[in-house]
Amino acid sequence: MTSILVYITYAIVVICAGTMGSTKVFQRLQECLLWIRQVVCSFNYLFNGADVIESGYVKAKGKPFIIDTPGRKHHMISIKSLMNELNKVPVDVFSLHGVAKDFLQPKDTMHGFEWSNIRGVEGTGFVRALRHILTSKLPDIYPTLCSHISHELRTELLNHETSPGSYQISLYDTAKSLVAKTNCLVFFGPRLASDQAFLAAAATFPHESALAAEIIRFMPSAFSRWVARKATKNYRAATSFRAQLYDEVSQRMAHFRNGTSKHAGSSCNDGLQWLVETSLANQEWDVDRMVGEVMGIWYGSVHTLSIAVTYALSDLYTRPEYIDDLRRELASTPLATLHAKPEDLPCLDAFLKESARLSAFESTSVRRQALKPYVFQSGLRVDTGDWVCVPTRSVMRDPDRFPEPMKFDPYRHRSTASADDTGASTRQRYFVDSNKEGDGTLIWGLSRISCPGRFYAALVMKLVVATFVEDYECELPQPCAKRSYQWRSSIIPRRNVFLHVRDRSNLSSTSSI
Ligand code: HEM
Repeated sequence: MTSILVYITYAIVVICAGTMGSTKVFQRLQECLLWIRQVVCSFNYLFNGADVIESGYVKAKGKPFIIDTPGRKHHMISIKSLMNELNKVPVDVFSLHGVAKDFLQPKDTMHGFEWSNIRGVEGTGFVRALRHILTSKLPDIYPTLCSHISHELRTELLNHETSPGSYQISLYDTAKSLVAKTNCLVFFGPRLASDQAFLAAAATFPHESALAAEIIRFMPSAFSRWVARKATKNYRAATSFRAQLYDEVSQRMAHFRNGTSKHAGSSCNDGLQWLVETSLANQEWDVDRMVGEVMGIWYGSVHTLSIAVTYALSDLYTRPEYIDDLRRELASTPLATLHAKPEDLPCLDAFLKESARLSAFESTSVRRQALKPYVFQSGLRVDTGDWVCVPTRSVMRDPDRFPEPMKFDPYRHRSTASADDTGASTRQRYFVDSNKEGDGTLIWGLSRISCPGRFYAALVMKLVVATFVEDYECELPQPCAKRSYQWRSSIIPRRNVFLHVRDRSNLSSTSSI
């Protein structure tokens, strides 16, 4: 509609200018209208980004296309050759950190913390440590994680009891709280996880920072910082979270350097401690740097995982036909007997993978900011400051890649009993599988930069969904109601999507909600 209006005005101006016979006026007006069109498109992107990208993808038929966003161009690429080239371009040309800095505005939201634009100089060691920790330590923490999630979910429900054994919860708020508490225990240990002031600051920090970063990106710089401060009460959550983290990290680093960390007791057997030990063994970081890196990871891990859990539960209760299969699987393989392996609970694994494919909450991934101009072999030119992105959500809904893409079918990821073309039997594509070549799903990114937290994220999602399925009977009162809204390229859950929950132990085998 807005584009049509712009084109009509454009036509009128062309006619008027033609009648006046003035080429200069005509050129000025033409430039002005092109600028207005760009501004209108950019604003349209803010509120309908996912739809704008989807329609661009469909029109482009595999070719690169441009999305105008406020302040910068996004070049969308989706064919394998371009994705593979993007993946191989040196890190001083395309930057993941440039994108992260734009999203998070760490200079303001994280007390002046600055990542280097060029990822991989020293940060890679930290990511490698994180990947190692969030994979190899999972079997050790699995029993704790299992009982913690069950206990915290119970507490959350009891806070929203409507009658004995019945509860009504906001899906998104519950997921946020559950994920923040779980991540807090795993990252910072039981002492800090039970400190209510720390937990409250840690849980609020990601949302507070996201709000402030949006204000800073969106409003004119003359007063954006002032508004961001007002909106976040002078970055109250970030300041408190950072101060407590700073003390904790200082102590742990000092213990590590003095060789006394092993005497600090069981409270130090957590993600922060493992990161301090593995990272400091390889590089000399000061406390500020360590705290900044941990805050950055905390932000990403809480935000993404809360949304993924919300959509997994909402997919489950809009498609209750899968619940019997999941219950059968859990009855034959109780959670307590598992060891946090990717192949655990294959039915649930396939369900989560399908949920992540069809309910992807980010329309783009593999986002890189150009630190200098670059021309792809195909001739695609990207200027400094522009972004290159893969329109992941559209790619994962493309009929050429996924037959009947809009059909929610977890079994498309399951192993087939028959042999494939080569005669070898095909194995299930697990939820945590990374994508090396640009085929299949792009849930965790692509090749060189695949999410290091995916084993942990997938495990938490399995445990949350399994706990709901095993212990509760649930109903989404309005399964067809709108469950999300768009902001830029994200699809964010609405807080007013509620789930009715009842204890299974209170229900007779024949009763229903
Ligand atoms: C369902 C939840 C999650 C999803 C869908 C997800 C997805 C992704 C994707 C797509 C990327 C690649 C970004 C790109 O190339 O542009 C990524 C990177 C990353 N993720 Fe996740 N993630 C999730 C949870 C987590 C968690 C829980 C953690 C930490 C505990 C984490 C830590 C990271 C880090 C540190 C990177 C950057 C890796 C690097 O620099 O090489 N993520 N994630």
